[in-house]
Amino acid sequence: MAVYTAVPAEALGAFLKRYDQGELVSAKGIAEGVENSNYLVETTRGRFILTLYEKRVSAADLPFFLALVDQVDAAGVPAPRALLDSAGNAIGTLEGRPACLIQFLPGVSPSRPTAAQAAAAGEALGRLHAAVADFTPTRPNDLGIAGWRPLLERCGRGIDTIAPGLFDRIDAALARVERAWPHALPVATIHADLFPDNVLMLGDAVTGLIDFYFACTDIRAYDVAVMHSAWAFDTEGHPIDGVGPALVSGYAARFGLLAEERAALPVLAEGACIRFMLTRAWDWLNTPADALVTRKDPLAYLRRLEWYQANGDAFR
Ligand SMILES: Nc1ncnc2c1ncn2[C@@H]1O[C@H](COP(=O)(O)OP(=O)(O)O)[C@@H](O)[C@H]1O
Ligand SMILES: N[C@@H](CCOP(=O)(O)O)C(=O)O
Repeated sequence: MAVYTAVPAEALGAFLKRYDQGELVSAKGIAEGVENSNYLVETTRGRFILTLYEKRVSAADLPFFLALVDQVDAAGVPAPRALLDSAGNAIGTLEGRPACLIQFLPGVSPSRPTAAQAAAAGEALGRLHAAVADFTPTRPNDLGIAGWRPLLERCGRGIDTIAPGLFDRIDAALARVERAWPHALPVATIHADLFPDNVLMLGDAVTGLIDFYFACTDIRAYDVAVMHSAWAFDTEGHPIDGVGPALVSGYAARFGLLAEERAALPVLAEGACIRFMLTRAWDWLNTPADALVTRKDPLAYLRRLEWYQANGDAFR
């Protein structure tokens, strides 16, 4: 459960009074997610998501994320907008944290995606990229390739408590990725975390893209690689039949994929594996004991990394 900040009913009731959205009926901490505190809130007017921004999300970046979601949703790709309070503000403060009241979107995240769902999700990423092609604000990717080595160093040799020799394995993989990184590929606004748990679906239809809090300006095809690394494998790290190719085809059919982007997908995917392994490892070693959160397994990404290293021709 991702609840780092407990919100007393009285404080939530007072917070809600700033919005014209009725009276508080119920509030429940949401089990999924690891970054922010999320509550499902019911009022006499409807159902909402309350998000309190924690750890990796800087309050200074919130206007970028909220403007991006507004543009994506306005373009017809369903994304949850933050509501404005009666003073016209989208960002408030609750229990000392920046907080937003957000539209609830229907749908559930696939736990083991099918090829048809992956195709629809890849197509949705293509629609997202089309929707933000003229989005002018920029945000550097602080969890991009330039940030991976400093993060590995911050984890330090303590990372070997997760698996013996892990530091050296990541170090070697990162050196290889740094040498081969395709810096010249087109750059755009990307989601950067479009895992299955950030895509809401009903059947094979995408009903919402959520969790834009790692969105940034970086290599566009890196978004495809992040998705591939998150969608195309089961929990043991074995590829799920047909899912990876369906995802890439869905994206390419909607947005297009340059030959040089496709050729770079293996190294971009290796980079994605390093990124998620490192942030998961950091969280594994540093999550507060009293946080209601299920830490994610860093080694799930070591297995994927090894798969990409051994199957560099998988995207041809
Ligand atoms: N706008 C929304 N509509 C419906 N459910 C949502 C919405 N936002 C978040 N959720 C639910 O809350 C969970 C955690 O949200 P998420 O944004 O992924 O958390 P985190 O910011 O910690 O990564 C999601 O997996 C989803 O179940
Ligand atoms: N998707 C990342 C970390 C963020 O997870 P989320 O569930 O909070 O979106 C991972 O799986 O490591």
